[in-house]
Amino acid sequence: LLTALLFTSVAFAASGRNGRYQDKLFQYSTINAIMQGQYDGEMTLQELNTHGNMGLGTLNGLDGELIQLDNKFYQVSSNGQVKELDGKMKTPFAVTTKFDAKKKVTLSNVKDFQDFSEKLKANFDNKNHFYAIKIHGKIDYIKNRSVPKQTRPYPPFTEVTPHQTVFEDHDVEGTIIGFYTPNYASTIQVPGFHMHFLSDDRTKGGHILDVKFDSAAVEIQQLSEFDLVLPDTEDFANADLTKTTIKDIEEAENDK
Ligand SMILES: C[C@@H](O)[C@](C)(O)C(=O)O
Ligand SMILES: [Zn+2]
Repeated sequence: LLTALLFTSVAFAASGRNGRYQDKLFQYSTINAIMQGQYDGEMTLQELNTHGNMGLGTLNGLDGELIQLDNKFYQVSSNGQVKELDGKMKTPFAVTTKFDAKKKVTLSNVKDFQDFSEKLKANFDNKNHFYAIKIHGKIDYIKNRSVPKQTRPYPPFTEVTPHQTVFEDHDVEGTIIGFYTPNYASTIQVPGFHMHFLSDDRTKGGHILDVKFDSAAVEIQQLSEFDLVLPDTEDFANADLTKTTIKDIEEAENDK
């Protein structure tokens, strides 16, 4: 049965330089839908790949953490296993962009996630736009999490994160992929930074809870166009997405 996917494209387009749209953020579903247990989507990874080459999210059933790097998809399961994925798999929530950094800066003496966020934001030219960031290098300390696959009836995300698995690694070479969301869009995406990690040897990764490094080159892309595609599922249609609070999102997405 061909599942028609209703593309409700809402383009928050702000004109960029010379009035042209700058680079585009593509997102499938919303973080408040994840918070409300909307863990099954219709978007395949191969479809997602047509909208960007670098991104993050999860898989249907909330089956671990998803990282998209150079048009390839990787899953970090809650048991720590990392594997490359088939494009036919589906996601209930993901963001991606055709990464094309316009700015490169070096960040030094990053003490923790908060310090990392502040140092990154100090390099943003427009605090009300969205951003994609990418860092490749040796990370002195990184704390990631992954979440266990859920079975129906799905619990809300706040009941999942107490069962997340946390991984701590030191001196690991890899890539940090992150997206910045201004607070005004807090129920659409995680307010502030939402970042995932994948090691070069493809054995470690996840949703970043904490990070520390001496010095690393950060590539920054300002995103002033946002294409949001909403699921056309009965569950999504009937979900009460207003129950999500910013406090719940911040608790579920940040270090405890
Ligand atoms: C699987 C989740 O941990 C997700 C989507 O990465 C997030 O909400 O951060
Ligand atoms: Zn995440």
